[in-house]
Amino acid sequence: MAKKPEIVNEPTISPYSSKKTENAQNTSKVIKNEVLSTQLHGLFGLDHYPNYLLRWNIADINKLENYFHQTLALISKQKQQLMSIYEITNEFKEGILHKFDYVRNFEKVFHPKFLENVDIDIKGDGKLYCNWNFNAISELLVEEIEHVYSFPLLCKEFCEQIVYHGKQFVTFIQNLSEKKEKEGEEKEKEKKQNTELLLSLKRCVLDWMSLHWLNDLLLNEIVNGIATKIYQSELYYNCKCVSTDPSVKSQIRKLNWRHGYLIGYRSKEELLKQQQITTSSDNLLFLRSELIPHTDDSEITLNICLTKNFEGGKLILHGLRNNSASTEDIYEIICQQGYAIIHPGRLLHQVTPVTKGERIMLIVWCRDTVNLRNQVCPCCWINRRSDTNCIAGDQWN
Ligand SMILES: O=C(O)CCC(=O)C(=O)O
Ligand SMILES: [Fe+2]
Repeated sequence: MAKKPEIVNEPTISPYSSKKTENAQNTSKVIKNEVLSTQLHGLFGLDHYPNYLLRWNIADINKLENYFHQTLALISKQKQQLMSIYEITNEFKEGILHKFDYVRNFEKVFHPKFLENVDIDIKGDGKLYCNWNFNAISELLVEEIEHVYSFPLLCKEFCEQIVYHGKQFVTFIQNLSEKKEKEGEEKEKEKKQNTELLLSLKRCVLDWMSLHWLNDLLLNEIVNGIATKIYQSELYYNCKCVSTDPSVKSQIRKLNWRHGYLIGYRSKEELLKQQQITTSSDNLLFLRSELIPHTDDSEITLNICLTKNFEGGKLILHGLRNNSASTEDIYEIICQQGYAIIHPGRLLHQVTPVTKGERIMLIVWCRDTVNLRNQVCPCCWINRRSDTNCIAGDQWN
């Protein structure tokens, strides 16, 4: 006898609600995936086919509309938070690098070995360009393991200036958060909430510290200079959904999105002491002693070590995700002040516990939202898949 189909009631929990019971969490995960997949399919269909939604039924269109309303509300909320963060951080004037004229003073930025090997041009447009010719790449870059290179980048004095600037920044934020909000003043309350949000992020974002210029310099002249020469295969990404059209492949790809920040480490013992004594106001730069294995939200990551004389805090590399042959391998890098490591974001990596001293790194995640992510279907990108089972087919059709 045929089995009666089970009737499953549709759960009604909002995917974005933060108040979920434990039992609701799994269900909510399923719904969240459904929200995402419905939105992706909706967007894709609307973009590709005329009158696409005429194929849907009204209930599903209502669902799609509702999901986008929720997402739009989330976008607006986070944009508002970011704007308030800028309002707060624009008042930060104590740092020393806001208006640094790096074009005229580039010798004070780069490592002497970098300057020996990379020609720097200041063109008629007043901008600085690094010439990554064959000699520069082969003389400067050391291949640590496949896909990972190290090289001297910033001089010692400049590293120290960035650290000083970062410490001034967190002190500024900390002082703000300690200021008592004036009773009943909505604006003050909001400012206080956003200062707390800033503190909870555990990262000092370069743009918020008025170091946009450094973020841009590192993306345009360092990461792109190197990536276009040595990461061609990484930028096409080994996914069956990437176009096989040779004219697409021959385009030179440039990464166009960057997220640069400082991340600081101290030993567990120091962190404990830090919690008890609140007088040292640069504490906020040091909120961790290690970092668990992860991959980055980036195509290519640049990681520059700004401090010296710390112990522990080795960068451990496990190999590329989706490459079963290499995930077991472990390679250790001892980070040196002024030296950068460049690696694909999908390389699994972690940081071992710092046991002594201060370890502060400048990290830049770089992405390509124009070329690569335009070629990879969202489901493959999000799931980092490289197999042939993509529901969108071999090509993102
Ligand atoms: O601190 C480091 O060396 C690595 C930091 C890192 O992997 C990250 O911020 O994504
Ligand atoms: Fe990372």
